[in-house]
Amino acid sequence: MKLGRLNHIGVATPSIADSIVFYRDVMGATTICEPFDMPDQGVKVCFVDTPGDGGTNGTQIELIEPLPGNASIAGFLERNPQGGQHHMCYEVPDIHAAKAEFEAMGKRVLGEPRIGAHGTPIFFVHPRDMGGVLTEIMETPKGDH
Ligand SMILES: CC[C@H](C(=O)O)C(=O)SCCNC(=O)CCNC(=O)[C@H](O)C(C)(C)COP(=O)(O)OP(=O)(O)OC[C@H]1O[C@@H](n2cnc3c(N)ncnc32)[C@H](O)[C@@H]1OP(=O)(O)O
Ligand SMILES: [Co+2]
Repeated sequence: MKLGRLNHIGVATPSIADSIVFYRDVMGATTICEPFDMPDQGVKVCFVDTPGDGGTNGTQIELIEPLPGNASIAGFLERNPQGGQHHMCYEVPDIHAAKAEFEAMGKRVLGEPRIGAHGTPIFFVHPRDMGGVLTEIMETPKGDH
């Protein structure tokens, strides 16, 4: 595996609206996208940009709030009612090659690649196989290579 760009840090929250106020007023975030629902993934999503070197090439905080009926984040929020750091997402050039590599290393890939919040294929690797970190792997958007 070749470590790729940290695309985002997933942060689960019981309320994206409250988290937006926090990232704007406490953290001074200036670029916060309009929240949007991803019903097939059972989440409401909102990206908060973080500046990188010279204000560009930063990463993002991906705020995720469970939509009614979502089990996975609801379970996390039962254990962590205030929310918290949920997953880390790294980019790869080829999602299928990456999936085969993780499986060859005996890591539990959770489900088949599906379209994530950036519109490219993603999959997750079980936290128990990743040092306790739920890890999302995302194919780099075309043109971003
Ligand atoms: C819209 C897509 C968007 C994007 O970026 O494109 C997203 O990122 S959506 C993010 C939400 N979707 C997912 O997280 C899908 C993958 N997650 C899962 O399949 C589950 O959350 C799973 C299997 C990781 C955990 O399932 P569950 O919450 O039901 O808890 P379990 O009791 O089964 O947990 C087993 C074990 O793992 C520990 N755990 C659970 N969640 C996390 C976490 N976020 N980070 C670290 N560890 C986690 C949990 O404590 C259990 O530990 P154990 O010691 O075995 O008790
Ligand atoms: Co994510």
